[in-house]
Amino acid sequence: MALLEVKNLGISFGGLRAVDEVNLSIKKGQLFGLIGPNGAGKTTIFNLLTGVYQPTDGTILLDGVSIVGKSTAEISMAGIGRTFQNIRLFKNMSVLDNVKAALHNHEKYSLLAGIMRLPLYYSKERQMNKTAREILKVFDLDKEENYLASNLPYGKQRKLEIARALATRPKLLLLDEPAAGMNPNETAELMDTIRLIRDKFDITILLIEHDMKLVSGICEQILVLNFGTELANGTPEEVLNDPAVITAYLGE
Ligand SMILES: Nc1ncnc2c1ncn2[C@@H]1O[C@H](COP(=O)(O)OP(=O)(O)OP(=O)(O)O)[C@@H](O)[C@H]1O
Repeated sequence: MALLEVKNLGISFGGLRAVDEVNLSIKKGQLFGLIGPNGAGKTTIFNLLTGVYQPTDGTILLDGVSIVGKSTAEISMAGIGRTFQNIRLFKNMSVLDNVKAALHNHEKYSLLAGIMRLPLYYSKERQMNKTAREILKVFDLDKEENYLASNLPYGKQRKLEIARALATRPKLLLLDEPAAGMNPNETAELMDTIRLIRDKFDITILLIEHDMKLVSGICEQILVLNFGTELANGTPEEVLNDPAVITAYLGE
């Protein structure tokens, strides 16, 4: 069974059909790419998968269970984590606290335990510090744990965003243009990190990306969208050699 199974997904905004009859089947552990020209509907699909928008048509199953109609918080708890095109860190909080804030959302101890600083609170806090540091280490951000997020260079802020998404312990991680604004060295490093996350944490990844080198370098399967509909779906080689894709996407 696929981890994510999307059938005939659609949404309209007024008269605009932003996503139309999109199908997506992502296996556990797969690295899947979603590409297409500006305005093709890529971010809208992320918003549909995370409950920001509710589809007008279609079904979305995560691990065989429907997530249509659920809130963003419920979907996060169900196992879909995401990053955004524009970085959304807590800029005035430390690097460590940014990751801990994401962990907190998934931790369960009573408000009373927190306010009264009960022993349970301290043991959870200790555990959270340990987990947050382990995650930062994966991203090579452990030495900067006390820096303010806003003081990190851009490439590291992008990595911290992914670290925060990972802290919600997703089964499926959605990355919206993770390499946007990165230089070639940062992009190459990011590719290694994305592969590492998949391998080390056994996480399935769906990413939107304009950087073709990144997409074809790490994705096993790619869905190409154009005007909200599927243009092609296959391996990077199949998709990037598809004449319809070359015409629509590369403008040739
Ligand atoms: N909330 C909304 N209300 C109205 N139209 C919207 C809304 N969200 C997205 N759209 C429209 O839906 C279409 C798809 O937008 P979307 O942002 O998903 O494209 P995209 O493929 O992610 O583009 P880009 O690569 O530029 O980020 C666009 O025409 C956009 O203007």
